[in-house]
Amino acid sequence: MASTSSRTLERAVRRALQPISPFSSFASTSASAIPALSTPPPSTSSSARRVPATSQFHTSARNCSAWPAGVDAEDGMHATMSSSSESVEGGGMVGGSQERRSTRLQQSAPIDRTDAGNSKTRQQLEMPKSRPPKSIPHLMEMKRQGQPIACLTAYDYPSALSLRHADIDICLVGDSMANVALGHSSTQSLTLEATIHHCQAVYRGLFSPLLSISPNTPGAPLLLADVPFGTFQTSEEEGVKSAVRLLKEGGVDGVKIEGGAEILPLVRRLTKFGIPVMGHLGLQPQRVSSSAGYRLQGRTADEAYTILSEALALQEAGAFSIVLECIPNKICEVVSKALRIPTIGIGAGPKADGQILVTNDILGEITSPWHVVAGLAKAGVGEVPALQQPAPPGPKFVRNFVDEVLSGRVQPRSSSGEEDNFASPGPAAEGSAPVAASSGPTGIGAIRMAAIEAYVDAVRERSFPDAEREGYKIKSAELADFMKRAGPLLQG
Ligand SMILES: Nc1nc(=O)c2c([nH]1)NC[C@@H]1CN(c3ccc(C(=O)N[C@@H](CCC(=O)O)C(=O)O)cc3)CN21
Ligand SMILES: CC(C)C(=O)C(=O)O
Repeated sequence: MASTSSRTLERAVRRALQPISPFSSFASTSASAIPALSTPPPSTSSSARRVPATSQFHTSARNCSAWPAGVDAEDGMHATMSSSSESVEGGGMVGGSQERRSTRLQQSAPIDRTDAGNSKTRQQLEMPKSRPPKSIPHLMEMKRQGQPIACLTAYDYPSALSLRHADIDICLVGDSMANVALGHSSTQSLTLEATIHHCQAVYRGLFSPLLSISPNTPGAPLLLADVPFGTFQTSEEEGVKSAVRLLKEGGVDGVKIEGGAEILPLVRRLTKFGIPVMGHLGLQPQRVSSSAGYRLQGRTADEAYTILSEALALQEAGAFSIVLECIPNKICEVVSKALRIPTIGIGAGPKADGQILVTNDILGEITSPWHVVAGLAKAGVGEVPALQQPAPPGPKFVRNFVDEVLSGRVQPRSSSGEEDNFASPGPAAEGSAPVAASSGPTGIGAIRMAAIEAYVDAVRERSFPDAEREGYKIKSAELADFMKRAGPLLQG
């Protein structure tokens, strides 16, 4: 914990960040592989990224090796790229899937027309292939191979960049954004417009053209968004319209929808039209008003049976994955084994096929006024009457990965040399290269990147979550009753 003097804290930060060069994994081993930037990386330690063993399972349609020219202006890059018109059908956002991205590229931004007839374009000759984006078949294969799927939320550009850097598998523009980014007390307040607006910011981070500069940039995650409360309940048509807007205007690959039996017709309809749907069972924050607060779900045999049967029904309806929130470890384990599609757990124990947390939570961000009040009380600033009772603790399934990094409990992912990355870069000398490939973030940015990497690594090596401390139990009598009733469902 960071309850140390600022001097000790600074030393801890230095120690934790010393070996990290957040961009070192982007810098290729040979400077010539970075086409546009003139300054070679100072450290040429072979820090080639671990390629997930399943990376061959991407669908070729999503394997966009083309330089996504003109998608967005990015610093000095734009001039060297083409000037593309941003005209896109459906409201001005760039297309969603890699397929659409590359189609759009061909339509609107040929880099050099004189190459048009050549078998090898300038792109193919000079540009490195970027790593393939994560696809649904890729995630299915991860489940089959028992490789945990690492997921996080993002609501803005800097977090999206950090997630891409950490090689996250799924990036969710979750409606928890209502709480942690917009200050609402419930996710019910979130609008479709706000969700789209934030999806666009996240998209610009995940798919920034400059990221293609290195062949070592991790493949882009699957980008999903929650369909907000109130934008799919009134009719199937409205649900389809909302999902289509998230894809066309928000640029997402698919949608997540909270709910069980009542959403099956919508899930069937969307998946039939090729819109990927992730389900969400267990604790459903959009229903918080009718479920007496944020509480553990599936703690009785009855409740657990409903979760299992709804999970199977969602799979049958075409869902490609299901989030299981705040349910006992054992129930998550049974459901995960019963499904072909991957389960993504949050407060559901270590046996889910993947894990997700709210990024702000793993960074220890201030996400509640309680954090301010508690901070004042701790600092001994006058009377703080509200704190006669302690601030409500956060959910037990959250782990603060900034604490993990700063305490030295986890090791930074990449060691790249002796530079002290905590030192801020001095003012650029006149005439020096505008962007040095070596200048990674410092301060909060570096800590954020290190913490997100630590989370991804912990999920991949199964050191997160801890079954005991970060999971929930079910009474053995309820479990036995559940298993008896679940028997017939588990046969098929
Ligand atoms: N910052 C943040 N993180 C989240 O995970 C999150 C949000 N916001 N907003 C929307 C929902 C609400 N969530 C929550 C919030 C609190 C608990 C919680 O305090 N759970 C108790 C369980 C108590 C019980 O029933 O036994 C816990 O001790 O973990 C769980 C999920 C998850 N989602
Ligand atoms: C945490 C995930 C599962 C979520 O639903 C959200 O961010 O809203």
